[in-house]
Amino acid sequence: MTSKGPEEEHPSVTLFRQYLRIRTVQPKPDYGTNPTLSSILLNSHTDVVPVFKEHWSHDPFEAFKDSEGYIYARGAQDMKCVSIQYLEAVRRLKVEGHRFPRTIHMTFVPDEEVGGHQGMELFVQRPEFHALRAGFALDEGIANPTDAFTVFYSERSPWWVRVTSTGRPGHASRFMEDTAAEKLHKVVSSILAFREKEWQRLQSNPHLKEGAVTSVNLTKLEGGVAYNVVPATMSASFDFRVAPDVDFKAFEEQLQSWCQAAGEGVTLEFAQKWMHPRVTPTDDSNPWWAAFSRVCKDMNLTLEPEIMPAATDNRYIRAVGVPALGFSPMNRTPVLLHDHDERLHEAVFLRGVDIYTRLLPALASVPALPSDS
Ligand SMILES: CSCC[C@H](NC=O)C(=O)O
Ligand SMILES: [Zn+2]
Ligand SMILES: [Zn+2]
Repeated sequence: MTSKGPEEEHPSVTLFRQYLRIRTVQPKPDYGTNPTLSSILLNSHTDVVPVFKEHWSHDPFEAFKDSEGYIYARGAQDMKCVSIQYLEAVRRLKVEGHRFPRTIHMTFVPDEEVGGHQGMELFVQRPEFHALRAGFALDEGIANPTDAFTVFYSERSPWWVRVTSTGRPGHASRFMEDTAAEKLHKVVSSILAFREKEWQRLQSNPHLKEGAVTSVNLTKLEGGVAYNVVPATMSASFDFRVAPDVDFKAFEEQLQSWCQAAGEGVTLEFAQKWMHPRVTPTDDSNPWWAAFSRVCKDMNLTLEPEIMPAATDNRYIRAVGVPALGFSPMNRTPVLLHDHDERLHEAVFLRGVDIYTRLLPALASVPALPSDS
């Protein structure tokens, strides 16, 4: 069987031959040009949140592109765009024959949208993760409707709290005292008053961004069996997002004291309680930041550094000591993650590939650091 000329070669065969040319020979496999240096980790999650199909203009899993160039799909912003941008940037750099001192790893992980407990939370504890020797990581950010790009250097900590109130049951025609409902109402009022205070603090200070204050929402109310039976138990569930500068011990004591102040038999339990907030420095003391921000400056990109209001896998990466930024290069894009009609313009997507194509060489060429040895 004769082989075809290179111009006719099947792309899979070309890819196979490129891979064979990389000298990954043990005991010193050539993963990067200087494997003694720590690596760059490009992380993305592969799962997406559910859809309410009836609220979408197009099938959310068809990736319909309209006449203007907007691509509609669940995951268009969060965060399948970024996964492909990483791959395309790395592909471009490989095709152009670039080599860098630091190895670039890409991880595509499951379960971020449900907390990463079966995904990144476990992975960072595995020997396979430590073998990557990550010195710096990139993970997801959020779109920015203006000309600027948001970059996240920390995250709020999710605390999911269920308050359970117990009290006297009885006939609902009577003026019962010490009921579960009235004590639960007191706790709900205390927590919603705190919410209002944080909201006002955010509103009144233009320098504060959403991630810098603590948010809370009442997300579930449970209890009761019949209109005319006063229940012995009722509960309320809250999704707190605690700002990284909060004194966690004092905050937990505050929650406990709101429960105690409501009366006897009011307790709280945590369904989720992240206790390891980390801040990746955004000044030139951090060489990774210096490289990242330098490229953005050279490309005339305006950066808005912020604290991520939600929780991403970056919290696990930072917690094991790897500095990390949350960055999804989407400017001039409405924030539609988890929303109906999530979409991304193809030009923004392609510009993102250009941005990573500039960022990765800079990050993978950061000179040896004390932490590398
Ligand atoms: C707190 S675990 C759930 C993680 C989820 N992450 C993305 O939306 C979030 O609600 O922030
Ligand atoms: Zn995401
Ligand atoms: Zn998400």
